[in-house]
Amino acid sequence: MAFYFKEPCHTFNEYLLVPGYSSSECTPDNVSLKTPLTKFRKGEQPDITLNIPMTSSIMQSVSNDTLAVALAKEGGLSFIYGSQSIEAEAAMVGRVKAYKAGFVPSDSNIKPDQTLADILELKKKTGHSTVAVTDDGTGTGKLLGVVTSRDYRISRMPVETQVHTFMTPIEKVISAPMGATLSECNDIIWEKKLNALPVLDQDGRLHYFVFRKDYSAHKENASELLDDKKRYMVGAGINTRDYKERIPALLEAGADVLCIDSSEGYSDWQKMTLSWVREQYGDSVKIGAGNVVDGDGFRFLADAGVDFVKIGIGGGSICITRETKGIGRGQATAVIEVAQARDEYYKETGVYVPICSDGGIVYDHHLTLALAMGADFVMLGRYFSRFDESPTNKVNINGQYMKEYWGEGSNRARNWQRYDQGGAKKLSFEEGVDSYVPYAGSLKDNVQTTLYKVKSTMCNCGALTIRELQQKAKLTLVSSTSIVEGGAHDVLLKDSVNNQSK
Ligand SMILES: NC(=O)C1=CN([C@@H]2O[C@H](COP(=O)(O)OP(=O)(O)OC[C@H]3O[C@@H](n4cnc5c(N)ncnc54)[C@H](O)[C@@H]3O)[C@@H](O)[C@H]2O)C=CC1
Ligand SMILES: O=c1[nH]c(=O)c2[nH+]cn([C@@H]3O[C@H](COP(=O)(O)O)[C@@H](O)[C@H]3O)c2[nH]1
Ligand SMILES: [K+]
Repeated sequence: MAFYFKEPCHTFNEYLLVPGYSSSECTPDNVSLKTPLTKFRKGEQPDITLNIPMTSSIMQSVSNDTLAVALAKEGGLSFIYGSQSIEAEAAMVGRVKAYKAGFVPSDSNIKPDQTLADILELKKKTGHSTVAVTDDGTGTGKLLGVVTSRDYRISRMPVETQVHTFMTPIEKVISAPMGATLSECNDIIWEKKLNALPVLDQDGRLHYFVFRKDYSAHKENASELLDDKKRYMVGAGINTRDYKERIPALLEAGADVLCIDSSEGYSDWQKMTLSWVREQYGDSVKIGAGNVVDGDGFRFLADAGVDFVKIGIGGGSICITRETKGIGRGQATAVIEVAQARDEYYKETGVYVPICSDGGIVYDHHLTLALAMGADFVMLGRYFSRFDESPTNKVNINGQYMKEYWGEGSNRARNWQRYDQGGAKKLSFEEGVDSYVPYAGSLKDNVQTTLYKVKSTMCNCGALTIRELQQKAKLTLVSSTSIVEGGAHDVLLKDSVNNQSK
């Protein structure tokens, strides 16, 4: 006979935290959100600790190098998406590791025999007014000159005018050599009253620009997630097929941690992949796996040598796995049960294997609930897809700005294999949708607001650390009528009244 779970499963929305005693020391400023990413033995420290409990989803529409840098600056970690060629993924990882705050690779570049019309076109495309003139028209070619809006007057010059006739030629361009520090570059910028300073190697090839306006934005952030060489940390998604080729390339590019990306982690494929990693690299390579939704799945992966376990099937905003395949479990119940299994495993073996709640975080307080239920950190897709730094297009729909967001199980995401080396796999049915999400501005502002809310709720529960929250939290299921009570009710919202009268 089939096994039946005794209780129905629940989602985050069905739970509330009941406040505990808060001492006067319990203020948001005193809260630490540091949390383990990788497994550790009792009494030891994990090799990787996150400064905030947030990671970004292994998805094309979420985690590229730009988002990874922005999130590492705040203390979290991105997992670069694996649904692209090995070379392309390794290149993204490489760009995060090579990133130097304040040193910007040039994205507006042109050849000297191109025209003013091309400059105007480029400016429209990139929105940037500093254009590098290089021998090959790329951002890494030999620098021949620079064009800014001070170099041309549209009203006085025919658009056919060639760039080399009006650019500031290299002889007159002030530059810095490779190896100059950000503060040295800023000194030159101030002394010579420049807006942009190109950084060149010995052969005169362009590597970066340093811009005057960026200076204040690049002051150090205390919670940045850095490796021992002060580079931003980054993770990378892998699959259970081409791992023998993909993993070496990702490690070579500098990936700090890997994660097997799949809807279902309780499988021989994942065990084989984990065993291969341990045989090849011992414990020096850090690797997470998933996804699971019960204690059995957790134990299977823990025994197979995983560094962390990811939880969640079908709860994501773009997921339709529960509808198409009928598998999954309410995310809150899944987290609670896996957390119990994690604690039992720790008691038995003395090894603490961190767990990640992946998908289904809709409101900021869901993050706090996930942590209170035992998650060590969370993974978010929709949340990050709304920001400037996500890789997708920002579009205007009926006067409102939106960003695109699509699932890894959607046709749109899986199409890459047709054009790449991933092997032509025909998609028999979709497990994800292609969607829009409301544009929400910069990652930094949003993450800081979210975490301030998390910290103040932790204070309500009398917890100054995530571990303390997990131990002290008092959680209650709510009835459907008390969910109604929790929203604004029995009042007419001014916004809706005003909109109706328009
Ligand atoms: N968290 C969630 O609820 C869900 C997530 N997704 C996302 O969609 C993407 C694709 O997920 P999946 O379809 O689960 O990918 P997957 O690659 O893990 O599995 C696809 C199929 O290939 C099989 N397979 C795996 N390794 C194999 C090997 N070495 N040889 C032969 N067969 C093998 C699996 O058993 C499965 O039937 C991922 O990014 C995943 O995160 C998709 C659905 C649900
Ligand atoms: O059923 C699915 N079909 C898909 O196409 C798909 N793509 C991503 N994911 C999973 O959803 C998580 C992101 O969820 P949120 O947008 O709710 O943060 C991600 O982190 C994944 O775990 C998918 N699940
Ligand atoms: K869903």
